[in-house]
Amino acid sequence: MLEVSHLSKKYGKYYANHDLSFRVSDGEILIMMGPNGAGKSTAIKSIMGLLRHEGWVHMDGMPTGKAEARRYLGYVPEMPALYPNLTVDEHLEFIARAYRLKDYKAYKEELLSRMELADKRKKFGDELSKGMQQKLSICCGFLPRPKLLIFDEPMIGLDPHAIRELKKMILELREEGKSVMISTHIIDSVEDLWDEALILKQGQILASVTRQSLAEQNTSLEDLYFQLTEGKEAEAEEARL
Ligand SMILES: Nc1ncnc2c1ncn2[C@@H]1O[C@H](COP(=O)(O)OP(=O)(O)OP(=O)(O)O)[C@@H](O)[C@H]1O
Repeated sequence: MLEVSHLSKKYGKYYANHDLSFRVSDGEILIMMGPNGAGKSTAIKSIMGLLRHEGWVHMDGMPTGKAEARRYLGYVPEMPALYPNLTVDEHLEFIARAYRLKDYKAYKEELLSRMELADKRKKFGDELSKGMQQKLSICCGFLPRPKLLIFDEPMIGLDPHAIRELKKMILELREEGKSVMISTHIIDSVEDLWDEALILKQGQILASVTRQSLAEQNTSLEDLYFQLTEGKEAEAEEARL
């Protein structure tokens, strides 16, 4: 389980994240939504232990900045960070060595095949199209089988086959009891995936809802999002912030 408690991150005097607290349980998919600049990527980077921040973030009780916890975490960033001089295959072998994976070859082949990269394995990082880079970045995130996998805008640039496959793969993670966190603007792309949703604006959590609580309120996530970020409630919230 991921536990985020009173997470704040300041750039100069500006709070990119202000007092965020939430959990992602085992076998749960949490989505994080919010307008541009709401603080989603900053929160993800803090959770991954990549930024200094206030508050604490624990994965199964361990601070996520510690090396022991990092091997439980996987991250598929918004911009794929690939090595131009490594091939597709070498990227995955590099991950396998870094995480000291055993018996990973069959899973590697499965991932390459599901992301339709098997015939691209000899291509170098800088020879891949944008979508292929994103697919490889996804394979790299899945390969170590992390307990928590975080995606920052994962569907952008993917073709319809890869979007469908990725959704299946995310649902499989949930079935295996893994935790998943997805940051996105495209509500449609995660509509059939999420268990819990956070709506962020100006670095703060405006709402935290479960699929069930939303169904009980008889509203959709999209309607709630616009109410909170653009409607009268948003104006009241602006005045409060
Ligand atoms: N390195 C940085 N230095 C200064 N300010 C930053 C830095 N990175 C982000 N910010 C600011 O922090 C705020 C939150 O940015 P962040 O990238 O987390 O938003 P986001 O919700 O991921 O946005 P988007 O949807 O556009 O990707 C923004 O106001 C941004 O300008």
